[in-house]
Amino acid sequence: MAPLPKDTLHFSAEHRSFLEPHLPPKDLPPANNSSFPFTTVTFATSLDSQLALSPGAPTQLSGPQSKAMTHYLRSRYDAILIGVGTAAADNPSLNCRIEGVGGYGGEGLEGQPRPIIIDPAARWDFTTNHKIFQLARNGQGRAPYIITGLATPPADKKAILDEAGGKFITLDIATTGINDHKLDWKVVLKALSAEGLRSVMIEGGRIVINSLLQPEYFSVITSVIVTIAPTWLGTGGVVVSPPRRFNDEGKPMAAVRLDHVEWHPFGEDVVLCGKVKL
Ligand SMILES: NC(=O)C1=CN([C@@H]2O[C@H](COP(=O)(O)OP(=O)(O)OC[C@H]3O[C@@H](n4cnc5c(N)ncnc54)[C@H](O)[C@@H]3O)[C@@H](O)[C@H]2O)C=CC1
Ligand SMILES: Nc1nc(O)c(N)c(N[C@@H]2O[C@H](COP(=O)(O)O)[C@@H](O)[C@H]2O)n1
Repeated sequence: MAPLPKDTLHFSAEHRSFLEPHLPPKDLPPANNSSFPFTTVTFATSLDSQLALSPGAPTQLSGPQSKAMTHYLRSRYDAILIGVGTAAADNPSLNCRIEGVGGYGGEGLEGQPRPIIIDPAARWDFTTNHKIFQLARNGQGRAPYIITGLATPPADKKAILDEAGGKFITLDIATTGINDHKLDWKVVLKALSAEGLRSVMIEGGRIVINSLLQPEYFSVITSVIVTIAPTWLGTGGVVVSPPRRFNDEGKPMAAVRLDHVEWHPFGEDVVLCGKVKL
């Protein structure tokens, strides 16, 4: 057997059972054009609800155990979704590095999620040297699907995607103005189902999560899994804080609350699992 890559991760069976009620069942039926995928919002946050020190500064929040947990999660989903802000800032791998998945001791690309990048105006300036394409070439990950609003995405980028086995998916989503974050998540999620993707973990960043944690999308979020790291990043970071809601009398109320909540310590971090309270 070929030696495992040096960055292979391990995650114990004992911890897997804690997560099971919050993960897609192993026998999920095939996706179809009218279904929504099993959708989990999952990210790592600081004690001051921040994802990173600044939008351009990749910030390691998860410790080794919760990082391994995130990679185990990646093995359990058909797709992993981020916004273009994260793709541009982090040059992420978006693969799964748990022992036993494809490229890490397993067959083919088994257990490798499909990366999905939300990029309405096709502004992600990638080349074949970006990690995600190197991993796809090495058989250690899948090439991305990029969701855009452009009917004709740039030909040079399309060629890179085609060669790697990825593609642009054009949807009827707003592309006007960098601050217009009105994309309809139900349209995006249905498009993933139409691609045969039965489950998706949504990792971030801030704009993705804050736009998704709004009442019109509560019914399509199946579970939430948040890693909380014991650190305050301080002012000026990338904050998760969905828009404030108001009750019938116009008084402020909580934006989102979770129920069916469970907590689990992983090393110095704690992982919170729950469902959005409808
Ligand atoms: N700690 C963690 O678990 C994670 C941290 N991050 C961090 O988050 C930061 C990036 O966050 P952001 O700058 O907020 O970028 P982002 O990843 O949320 O992408 C934002 C861009 O995606 C598109 N987009 C996303 N949602 C949209 C919507 N509802 N409607 C229309 N377009 C939409 C837009 O083009 C927007 O400019 C990075 O620093 C990254 O390291 C990202 C993921 C996970
Ligand atoms: N779970 C988690 N913990 C952190 O501390 C993080 N910074 C992130 N970030 C997310 O993971 C991506 C980078 O990891 P890979 O290169 O794909 O292994 C990054 O882009 C964020 O989506 N996550």
